[in-house]
Amino acid sequence: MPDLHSKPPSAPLAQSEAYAAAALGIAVFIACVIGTLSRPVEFLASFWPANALMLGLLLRRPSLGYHRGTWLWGGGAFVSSSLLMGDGMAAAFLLSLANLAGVLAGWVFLKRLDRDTVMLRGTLSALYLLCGCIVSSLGEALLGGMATPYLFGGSMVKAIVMWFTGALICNMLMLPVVLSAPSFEAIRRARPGSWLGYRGLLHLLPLAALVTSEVAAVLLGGPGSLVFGVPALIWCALRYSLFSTALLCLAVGITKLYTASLGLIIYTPDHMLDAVSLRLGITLLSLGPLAVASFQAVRNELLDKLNYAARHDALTGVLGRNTFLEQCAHWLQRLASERRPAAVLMIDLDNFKSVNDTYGHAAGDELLRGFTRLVQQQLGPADLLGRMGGEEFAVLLPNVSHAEAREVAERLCEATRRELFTFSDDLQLHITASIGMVHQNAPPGHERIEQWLKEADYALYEAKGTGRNRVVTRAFAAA
Ligand SMILES: Nc1nc2c(ncn2[C@@H]2O[C@H](COP(=O)(O)OP(=O)(O)OP(=O)(O)O)[C@@H](O)[C@H]2O)c(=O)[nH]1
Repeated sequence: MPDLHSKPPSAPLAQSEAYAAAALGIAVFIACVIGTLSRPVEFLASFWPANALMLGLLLRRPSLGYHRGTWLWGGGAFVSSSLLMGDGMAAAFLLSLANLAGVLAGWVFLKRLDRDTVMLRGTLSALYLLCGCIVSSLGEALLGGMATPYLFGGSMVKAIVMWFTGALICNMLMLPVVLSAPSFEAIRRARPGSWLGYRGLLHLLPLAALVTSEVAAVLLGGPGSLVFGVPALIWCALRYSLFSTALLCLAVGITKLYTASLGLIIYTPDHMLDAVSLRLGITLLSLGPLAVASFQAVRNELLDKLNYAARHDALTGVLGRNTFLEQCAHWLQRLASERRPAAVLMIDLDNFKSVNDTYGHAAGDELLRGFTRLVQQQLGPADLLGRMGGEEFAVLLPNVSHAEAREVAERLCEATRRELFTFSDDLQLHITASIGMVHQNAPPGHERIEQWLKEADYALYEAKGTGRNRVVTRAFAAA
């Protein structure tokens, strides 16, 4: 059993763990019912997603595995669904024990790996996943296989082999889906892309290729038909998300199991070796696309991070100079075409050098971060904030009148003056900022953002020269 002696969680945490354990139990119960309903049409068609679902949920939320309630809920779900579906007491108990043993074995093996690898965000994730599925399936097969002759008669070795391959294919097809499924938060934040037009059609091509290959596999049959879909699946892995690829692998695997059970391809369920071979074939077939998809996911994540780092200031997280200029240029063009007003502010902290000199560079950094947060709180969602270098920031306020822009600038100045910046070592200090502002009611659109900044810089220079801690506005002197 898992190590249940970890530090006890706090009360609200323990309650949320208890709810999560209950939710897991309900999900496993539903998966058990679905699994039982998929039982033989033919033996080969059976698909048991519950164990992989439970294992995946434990891996997604690592603390759950250390919660006693999780195993009670999971075990309860296995036993109750088994009884509900008409199994006897002994069968329900022994089969549930086998299921739990498989989940536990897979969990003990996979939880030791680093999180990225387990969550299919590592270059070797697919191989480790296969190893974890093998361990889990062995744990399940050894107990289940030993119980089978007692419950249903027949050879123990045959039962272990059939159980192992059945568990392996279910784990290998289901686990990636559970591990890569987007969280509720990610779904809420997702911006759906358009499926219309030429780009939408292009996006559908890998899926169309996959469907075509699978139809061809059913129509032509034969042993080679097992791999007809591989190129299309790899294409899907290159074009779609990891989750979509995992779903497609699951769909292809289930289709192949189902068509085999209907006898449309030559495997027959009466022959154990054919069934074992088919299951192993489908298991390994999904390995390639999953490896490609997780490699792609790692690459895309790295590219996103690189892209973010290139566009944002490392210290404060606001836009870097170049990106700010780029986005401002775009905005100003748009505002000019719509004959709408805009303002640019240049903000500079006063006597910032003395902060560095007196309290050290780290305190200066902390102050810059705190100041940035303060400015962000004062700005609206459409306003752009960028760090131009050192302790100098720029803001674009689109679609504001002169009075409104002046009000924002004054508010920033006031908020900075009032704020007591607090640092970790109980150091607190006040600071002020000077702001230069330039505004245009109807920007003509031909002037460059650099001109706006130059004008705002002149105003800032004047603010510094006339005592700091103030806003100076300046009329735009068109070139
Ligand atoms: N801690 C920290 N200091 C920085 C950073 N970038 C620039 N600086 C410092 O910011 C200071 C800017 O000094 P000055 O240009 O003299 O400006 P100031 O002291 O604010 O004086 P005024 O602008 O005239 O009010 C310099 O000491 C720089 O080393 C940074 O990222 N972190």
